Amino acid sequence: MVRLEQVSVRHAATGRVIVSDVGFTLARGRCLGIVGESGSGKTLICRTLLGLLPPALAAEGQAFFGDIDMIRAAPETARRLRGTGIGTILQQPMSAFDPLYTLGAQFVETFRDKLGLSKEAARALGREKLAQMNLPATVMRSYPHQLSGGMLQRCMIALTLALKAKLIVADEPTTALDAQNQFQVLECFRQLRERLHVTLIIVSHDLGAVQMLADHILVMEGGRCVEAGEAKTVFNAPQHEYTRYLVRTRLALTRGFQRALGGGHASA
Ligand SMILES: Nc1ncnc2c1ncn2[C@@H]1O[C@H](COP(=O)(O)OP(=O)(O)OP(=O)(O)O)[C@@H](O)[C@H]1O
Repeated sequence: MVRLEQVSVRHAATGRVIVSDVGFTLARGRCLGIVGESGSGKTLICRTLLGLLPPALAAEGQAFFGDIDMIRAAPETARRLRGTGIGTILQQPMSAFDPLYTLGAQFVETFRDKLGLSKEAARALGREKLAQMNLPATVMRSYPHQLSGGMLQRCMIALTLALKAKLIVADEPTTALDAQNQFQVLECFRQLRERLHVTLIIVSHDLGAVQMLADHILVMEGGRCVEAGEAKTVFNAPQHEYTRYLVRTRLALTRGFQRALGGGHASA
């Protein structure tokens, strides 16, 4: 479903290479976790695939979603695919919705526009998708500020599902959330994968989140992919020093967390 080949991103004016020679393939229903330090190029890889690079940057190589190379796709084609084929979940759920309108009004408007549904059918679809995300129908009457960040993230996921996204690109979807909301959002992603076989790319610096979902891992450092492979292999036998560091820190964090909870045995 997704195939990136030798993708590089340059600063158009200076020619400076920011992301260098990244490639991966992702089959339908699988999940890729992209991890790495801040500024390592994780977001730019996603933006290349979404056809959404900032104007100052230019991509080379190939970034296929199905048979469409998003690097060369016409802006209208890329926009259409972002509306339906590819869903995006961003770090700040509040910014995804208009604070002046209820979630229901925004769902209905989007479904009428993108799916050509009547008002009633759009409402019914909204309620159905919210229920799939374990959210009550009353959310339709709520304004964004009345919901927690985790609930808003789940609303975003509900929206992308209703638009029949085949691929969901989630960039740090849990970073801005507290622990309980983080867990609920990750659980929703997990259920999506199991029940609906949605293909997922999750970007995170939280190895725990990635470990819960990903089949494959891509480790980025300084704009380069330093390690890639099956999640189990990367976690259990990391080859690159930077990946070892990430895994060690993750283990230390988990142990600290369990000690804080008064738990006995630590495991990652
Ligand atoms: N519009 C832009 N113009 C110039 N450089 C940019 C632009 N956008 C991003 N960059 C640079 O590209 C590099 C990679 O950025 P990117 O946002 O992909 O990192 P990231 O790994 O997603 O980081 P984070 O985890 O902090 O989101 C950074 O050094 C950043 O400064």
